[in-house]
Amino acid sequence: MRIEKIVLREMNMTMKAPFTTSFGSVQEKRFLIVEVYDELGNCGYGEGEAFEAPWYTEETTATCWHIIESFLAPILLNRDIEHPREVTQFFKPIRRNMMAKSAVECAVWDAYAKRLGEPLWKVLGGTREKIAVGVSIGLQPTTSQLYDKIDAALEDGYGRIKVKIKPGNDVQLIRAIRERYPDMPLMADANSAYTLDDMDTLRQLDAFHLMMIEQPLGADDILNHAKLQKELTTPICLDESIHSYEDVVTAIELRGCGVINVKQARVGGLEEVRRIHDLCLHHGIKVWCGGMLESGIGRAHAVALTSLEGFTMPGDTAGSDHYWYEDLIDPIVDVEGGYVHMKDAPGIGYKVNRERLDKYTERKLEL
Ligand SMILES: O=C(O)CCC(=O)C1=CC=C[C@@H](O)[C@@H]1C(=O)O
Ligand SMILES: [Mg+2]
Repeated sequence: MRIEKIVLREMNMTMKAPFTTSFGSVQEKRFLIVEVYDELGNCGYGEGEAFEAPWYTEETTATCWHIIESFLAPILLNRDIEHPREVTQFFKPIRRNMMAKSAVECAVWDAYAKRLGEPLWKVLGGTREKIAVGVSIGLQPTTSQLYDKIDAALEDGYGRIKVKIKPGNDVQLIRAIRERYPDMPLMADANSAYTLDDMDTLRQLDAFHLMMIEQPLGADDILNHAKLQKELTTPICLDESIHSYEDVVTAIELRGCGVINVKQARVGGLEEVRRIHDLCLHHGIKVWCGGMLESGIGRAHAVALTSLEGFTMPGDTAGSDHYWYEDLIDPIVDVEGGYVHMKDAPGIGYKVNRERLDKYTERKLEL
């Protein structure tokens, strides 16, 4: 397969409601879509999932555009590729910039699967056709608004609820949720808002049989997560700390977590997720698929990944209508009774609606 053209688009879409975490709020989502064309005219799509500001990882929409235009596209253009797994190796000389790499790598996988006439999930080695899905609920202005969101999610069939916590909005909040929903599969995500000085607070969270506590401490701090994990019975789940297979090796060696939230965008693409998935399976570490409030294109890649045998926990791959009035794909990623079903169509399995793609494109570059 020869990559003959790459198109880069900057998109701007507004979410139905703001999504608030310990580090900020997003409603207008500015992100990238990458189109990769092979010599037969197959087009693969990938999503640049970084946010506009560097508060989740160091990357932004603007840095991703720069890295793709100036460094990644030139590596791939007019290059013969046997298999998409090679892309990770081609990109090795470029340090980090995982979200930029992932956008392009995902597009190559989609084009490759379309070329084979196979659904991406099968090309990735997935086996499960029906996947349980959870939902992530941002911080709400009041607890009763949070209850409304939880009720709506449970009514839609979501099988696991993730809520956001931050200092001052933690133990009491989780206690209140637990009293109202005693048996609901529940987890809390702190997005790095705590330090070991908050040990007392974090210890108190152990009382609420949470499935896990996600990323309580600093993004660059696997060592202190290991110290914390020793003090807690609730498994720690790492999100922002994991950028690569090597980070997972470190976390496992240090016993820094019991669970990994993996996102293709954060680790540089689908091949790296697959390696991490295999490693976790080998070591008995649970792994599940997170989300980046992405459009249907990025979501479709995440959904394909969750068909791999180790993704047994519900991920953050909520349906398109949870966030968007309209999506870039047809049909939308649809969650029925808490499950998403794999599609049989080639590639990501969803058709990109070109009219809507153009409607939300604010900048376009053909390389
Ligand atoms: O995409 C989804 O549905 C889940 C979104 C979600 O929880 C997150 C997306 C991006 C950054 C964070 O705020 C958060 C996370 O930490 O997982
Ligand atoms: Mg998280």
